[in-house]
Amino acid sequence: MRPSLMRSASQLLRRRSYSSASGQPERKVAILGAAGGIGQPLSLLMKLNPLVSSLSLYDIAGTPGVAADVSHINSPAQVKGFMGEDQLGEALKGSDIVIIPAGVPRKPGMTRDDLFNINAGIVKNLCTAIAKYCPYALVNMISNPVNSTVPIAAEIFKKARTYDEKRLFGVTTLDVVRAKTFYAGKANVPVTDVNVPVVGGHAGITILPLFSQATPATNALSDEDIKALTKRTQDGGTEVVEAKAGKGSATLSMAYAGAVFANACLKGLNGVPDIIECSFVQSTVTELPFFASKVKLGKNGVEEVLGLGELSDFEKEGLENLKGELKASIEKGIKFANEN
Ligand SMILES: NC(=O)c1ccc[n+]([C@@H]2O[C@H](COP(=O)([O-])OP(=O)(O)OC[C@H]3O[C@@H](n4cnc5c(N)ncnc54)[C@H](O)[C@@H]3O)[C@@H](O)[C@H]2O)c1
Ligand SMILES: O=C(O)C[C@H](O)C(=O)O
Repeated sequence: MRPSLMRSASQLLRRRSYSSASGQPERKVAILGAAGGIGQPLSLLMKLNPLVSSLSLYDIAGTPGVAADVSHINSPAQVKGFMGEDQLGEALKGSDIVIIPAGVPRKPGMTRDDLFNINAGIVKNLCTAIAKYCPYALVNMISNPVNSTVPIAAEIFKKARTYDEKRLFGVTTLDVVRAKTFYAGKANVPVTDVNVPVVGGHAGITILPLFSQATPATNALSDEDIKALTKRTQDGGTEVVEAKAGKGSATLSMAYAGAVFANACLKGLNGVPDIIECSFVQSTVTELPFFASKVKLGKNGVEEVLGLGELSDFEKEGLENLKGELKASIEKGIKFANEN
């Protein structure tokens, strides 16, 4: 055989053996709010994920354009756009993972809780549809206030008798992404090597980065440095809201963080061992019913909610200080779901 033919035959074989060896299960991912500031770049990143075979893009407006655009990318995921409530069921059917970045973002001067009145209703309706059309999907909740929208989702699923605490996640990955970036900059270590757990919730002081457990460890940081890093991580969302000056909140870094978390869920579903990410989940780590901590992901979603490990005195104080606000936000979500 001519060398060029031999080369192309072996390339073909390699490609074939790669695709059959990959043997990944078919996975459908739905994004609700796919035409928004987070939704669009997140759709792009999920289209690039080789673990996704079907990508369902849903929004109340704008999805035909986003879906047509993303669908031209030469990656395996098949893309479909769905627009308006009468197409929501079709968008959701058969989904393994539903990612929810639907709802309004903050403007300068607002807290995440100021979004509650609009976003609580949106999340409630979307979760009612999830319970009906894809009750076994893992739900990745991005819509704010996460400290309340996750409890709302849990109550809606309980009412529909589909609730399984292993399948509901508040996405707090952006807090981890920020903590890693800020720590690497201050400790002068390569950012790609850094890990920092972030626990608690996803708003202001409820965001508690555990820099005492950061790796690679360093003794180059003073107590003042740790305090400043903690505050910057807690205020990371506000930093972006102010810089965007009325044009919304974090979208690109959030899309990245959402894609990281969804990829971890996909790997867990596919049986890849030792997948650990921080997430806001039903929890017994503290006395609060929901709490963000390290979570081991598996074939059914949450495999194990991991404990907090050893905390510094500063972190212990932060933990006690966050409980009141987090408890109130959780209770607000539960009350809304049961009264509306
Ligand atoms: N968890 C986090 O770390 C994190 C980070 C950033 C932003 N957020 C939150 O994510 C949400 C979205 O932010 P954004 O910047 O993408 O906002 P955006 O306004 O740019 O996009 C939101 C999208 O949701 C859509 N939408 C509204 N109602 C809907 C419904 N009923 N069904 C489906 N889609 C609907 C809108 O049409 C829009 O396309 C906000 O609540 C924001 O606070 C969370
Ligand atoms: O800050 C916001 O309102 C959006 C998001 O929760 C973030 O942390 O960037």
